Amino acid sequence: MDKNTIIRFEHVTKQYDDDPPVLDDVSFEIERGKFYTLLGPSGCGKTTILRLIAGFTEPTEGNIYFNGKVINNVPPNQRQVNTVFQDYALFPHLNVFENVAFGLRIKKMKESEIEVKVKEALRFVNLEGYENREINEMSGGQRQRVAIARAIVNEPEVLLLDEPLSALDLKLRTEMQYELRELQRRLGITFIFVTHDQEEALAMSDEIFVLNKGKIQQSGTPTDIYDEPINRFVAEFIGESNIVPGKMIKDFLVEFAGKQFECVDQGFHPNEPVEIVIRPEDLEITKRDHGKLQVRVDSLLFRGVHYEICCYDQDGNEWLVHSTKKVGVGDEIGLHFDPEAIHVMRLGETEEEFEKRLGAYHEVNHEK
Ligand SMILES: Nc1ncnc2c1ncn2[C@@H]1O[C@H](COP(=O)(O)OP(=O)(O)OP(=O)(O)O)[C@@H](O)[C@H]1O
Repeated sequence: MDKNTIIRFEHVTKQYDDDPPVLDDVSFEIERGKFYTLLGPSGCGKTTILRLIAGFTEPTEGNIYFNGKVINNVPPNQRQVNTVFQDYALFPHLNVFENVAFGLRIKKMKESEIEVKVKEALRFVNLEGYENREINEMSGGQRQRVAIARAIVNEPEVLLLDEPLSALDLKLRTEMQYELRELQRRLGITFIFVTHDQEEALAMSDEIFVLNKGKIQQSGTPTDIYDEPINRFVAEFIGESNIVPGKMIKDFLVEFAGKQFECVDQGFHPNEPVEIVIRPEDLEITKRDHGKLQVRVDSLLFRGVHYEICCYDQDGNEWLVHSTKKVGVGDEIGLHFDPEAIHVMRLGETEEEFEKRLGAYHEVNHEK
C-alpha cells in the first residue's frame, strides 16, 4: 500500500438482516492530507461509510485499513478519527471552552495543556475570545465552528464531516464552505465530507466519490467527474446535461440525432451503442444552416447570467442550452459544438443494467 494512503476499504459490504446491502462490495483508498467528498442521494450509504471509518459500526464483509492495519474491530476511541455531526451535538449546559475541552478532560490531560490546546483550536476556527460564551448565545455558524474546534482539538489524522452545513442558510453555508476548505489546508489533515449537494462537492473537494445504491459509481477530481461522467446517473446528478442515445461508428466518429459527428477517442468499440452527453454551456446558438444540429426553440427562462433555452430536434430529442443570446419561442435555430464537447458514456450503471439496455437496443434495431 502506498505510504500516502491513510484509509483503505477492501471489498467492504454492510448489510442489515436480509435487506439488500447498504454498501455493496466497496473498495477505495483515501490519501493523507486531502479533502474528500462523498456525494450521493439520500440513502445511498454515505453516512454508513463514515460510521465504518469512525468505528460506530463494523463491516459485514471485507476489511478496513488505517495506516496499513486492519481496524474492523478497533473501538472508536482508539481510532485517530473524529466526527463533526450534522446537528453539532454540542453540550448546551457547557460554555464554549468546556465544550472544546471535553475530550481532553476525559483523557485526563493537564489543565495547562488543555488551556493551550483549546485556545489553539478556537483560533483555528476564528473563535478567539469566545471561550466563556454559552452555546445558546452563539449563532448557527458559530456553533458549527465550536463543533469543528472540538473535533480538531485532539489532533486527529482524519476528520469526518457528516452534512455539517445543512442547517445553515445559503449565505452562511457558502461562507462556511470557504472556511472549511481553508481550515483543511491549514491543518493539513484528511477531511471526509458528506453532502448530497453537488455544487458544494464540486466547490470544495480534491476528490469526489459519487455513490448510488451502495456502490461507488465514480471517483475523481471535480473536473474529471463533471467533464467525464461515467454513466447517466453521474451525468444527471452532477450539473445539468443533455443525454441522448447514440452509436459509436468508429474511433473519432459517433452517431446521434440522426447524424454522424467527429468526437475525441474515448475507447468504445465500433458499432457499440452508447449514450452521449453534451453540457448546456457547450452548445452555441447559430443560424440554422450553420449549426451541427437543427432545433426549434420550445421555451426559455431568464436565469440572470444566461438564458436557459429548451429546444427539440427533428427526432424529438430535447436540448437544453445556456446562452446569453436571446431567442424567441418557435425560432428555428442551429446549435454548434466542438468535438471535445461530446462525451460518450457506457449504457447503464451496473453490469446487469448494461446487458438489459444492450438487449433492448438490439431488439429495437433488429425490428427496424
Ligand atoms: N442500523 C440500521 N439498520 C438498518 N438499516 C440501516 C441502519 N442504518 C442505516 N440503514 C439503511 O442504510 C441505508 C443507507 O443509509 P445511510 O445513512 O448510509 O445513507 P446516506 O447516504 O447517508 O443518506 P442521507 O443522505 O439520507 O443521510 C438506508 O437505506 C438506511 O435506511
